[in-house]
Amino acid sequence: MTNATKTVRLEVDQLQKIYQTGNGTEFEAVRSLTFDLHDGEFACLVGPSGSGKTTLLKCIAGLMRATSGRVVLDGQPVNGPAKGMAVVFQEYGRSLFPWMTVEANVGLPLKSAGLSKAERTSRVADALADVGLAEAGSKYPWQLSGGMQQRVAIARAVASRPSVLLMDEPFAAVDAQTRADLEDLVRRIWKEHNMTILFVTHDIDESVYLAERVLVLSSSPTVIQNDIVIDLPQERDQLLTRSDARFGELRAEVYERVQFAKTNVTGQSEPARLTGVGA
Ligand SMILES: Nc1ncnc2c1ncn2[C@@H]1O[C@H](COP(=O)(O)OP(=O)(O)OP(=O)(O)O)[C@@H](O)[C@H]1O
Repeated sequence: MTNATKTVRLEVDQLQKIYQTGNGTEFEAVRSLTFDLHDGEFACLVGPSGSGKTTLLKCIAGLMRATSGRVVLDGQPVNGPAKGMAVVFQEYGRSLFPWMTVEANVGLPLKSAGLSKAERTSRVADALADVGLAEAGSKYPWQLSGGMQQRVAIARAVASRPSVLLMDEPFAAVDAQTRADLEDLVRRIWKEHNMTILFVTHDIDESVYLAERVLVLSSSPTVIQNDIVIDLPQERDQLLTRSDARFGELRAEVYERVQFAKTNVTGQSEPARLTGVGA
């Protein structure tokens, strides 16, 4: 099925964010930013440091008010934290409650959503099994490694069965081996649950490995500079995919676009040698 025939899950329409800075001046972080996410898409957002990735994600999640423009989830405008969206942040240590067991942490949003105890118990067990932590429900977050804590945060997000899952550099704070395992875990969960995911990362290799589509942000004021299709086979493997010649080409393509974004003033057109793919 092509994107044209798939349901639009998330619409970001002409989004603008202007920060009021302390000395009475303004800073336009995001400008007229527009894109759609379709049902079942896995898209990564990359861009230079300070390009507005976190700002954009917070506005999409309804955690920060945009200055203008709109975010629409399943046809409904987002004006605050939306029921159909879950977010996984980088700082797992601060997103889990240390005084609650793993089960209680994963079940908390379900309790807030008013689900029955039986339904909560079943969803929590399924989500913990999904992330390979079926035996860890009665433990406390501080008894787990960093990678395990991030798996608990992923389980909590998956348990609420969100329409769109937002992830803000979720693996930036874990070691390389754990990171590779978590990347494969997220792709497996994405496929098994036919989820729609928007994943922010500063790591170009990670974006190409994970996504079906990479959105490259310009420098501030940020717009979508490029929309690149990742035409790698669906089955990904840390060794085989990363040594595939096409992976190398796509990584070079995204890298060049991000380099261009670092030096470019918004609105300037790209040099011809960069305009062959995506855009
Ligand atoms: N509260 C704020 N007030 C003023 N400016 C801000 C505020 N928060 C962020 N900014 C500015 O907005 C721009 C975008 O910041 P943001 O943190 O969204 O970028 P980012 O792409 O996530 O950065 P990084 O890659 O370093 O994590 C930056 O120039 C930043 O300095």
